[in-house]
Amino acid sequence: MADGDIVLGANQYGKAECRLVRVDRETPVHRVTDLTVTSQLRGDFAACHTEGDNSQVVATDTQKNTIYAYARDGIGAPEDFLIRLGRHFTDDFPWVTGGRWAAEQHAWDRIPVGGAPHDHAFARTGGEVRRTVVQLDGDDTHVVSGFTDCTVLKSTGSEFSGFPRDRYTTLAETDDRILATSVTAWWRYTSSDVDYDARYARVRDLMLETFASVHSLALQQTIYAMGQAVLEAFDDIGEVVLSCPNKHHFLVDLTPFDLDNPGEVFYAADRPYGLIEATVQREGAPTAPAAWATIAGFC
Ligand SMILES: O=c1[nH]c(=O)c2[nH]c(=O)[nH]c2[nH]1
Repeated sequence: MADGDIVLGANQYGKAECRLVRVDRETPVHRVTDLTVTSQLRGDFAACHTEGDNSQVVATDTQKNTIYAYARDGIGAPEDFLIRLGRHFTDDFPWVTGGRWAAEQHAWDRIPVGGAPHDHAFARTGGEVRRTVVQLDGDDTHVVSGFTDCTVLKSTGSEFSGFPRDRYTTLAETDDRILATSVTAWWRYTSSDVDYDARYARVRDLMLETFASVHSLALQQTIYAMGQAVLEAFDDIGEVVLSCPNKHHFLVDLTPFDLDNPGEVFYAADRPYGLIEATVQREGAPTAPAAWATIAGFC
């Protein structure tokens, strides 16, 4: 027998994954911004859920249209675009107290023609996606940015040894292995006075430089170093969260063919994979669980 009244709990709604491409064409050298944008509103929508009263429901179709209309004025950094969008909804509809706006940015590179990058022809490269999630809650603004599916590999400079051995341990210790992963990284800004485009590029590059230059004793050590480098470089980043599959590369035994294999031929396994995740943060600094609450898949 249930006790107590049934009431509406946390809710949000909006239009998911609006595909938006904007071409900046002020000069013959065009610029393409390719985003997938999700808008979700939070606030007082109880009457709609309990009574079907839509008088406060800003239609998801309207949210979609607003995304495209706002893009007419230019997009700029996705973080800035989402903050503008969010403020529009919270300023213009008094019962909208906040929300969540997310963007994925798909990169296009100019096609080189005759050795020069083309003005208006582009190729979609790599699987890496820049992402950002902006949440407004009353006067609070949370901006969490990052990237996913950035696949990196070191062909040496990685070892793994010293781990405990029990009756189930078969893994050999190694002082030279391939280290490969697909980096998912997110970081939380603690200031809103940020050049988000420039900062994104620097954080991403710093993470990859660290991956490349740290001699790895474990993927755990590598991802900690990546987060640490970012926090040391940028005061206005509060936390870094990394999720990295260990894409195992197993040395193939070529002895049945009377061949040696001095670290040259590998079987690239796709599963299972080690999954190494960590948050790197500043000791004693406030964390912001609400900023991370809607980013899936982290410890
Ligand atoms: O960098 C690694 N970390 C681990 O925790 C681990 N476990 C394992 O089997 N291989 C590896 N590699």
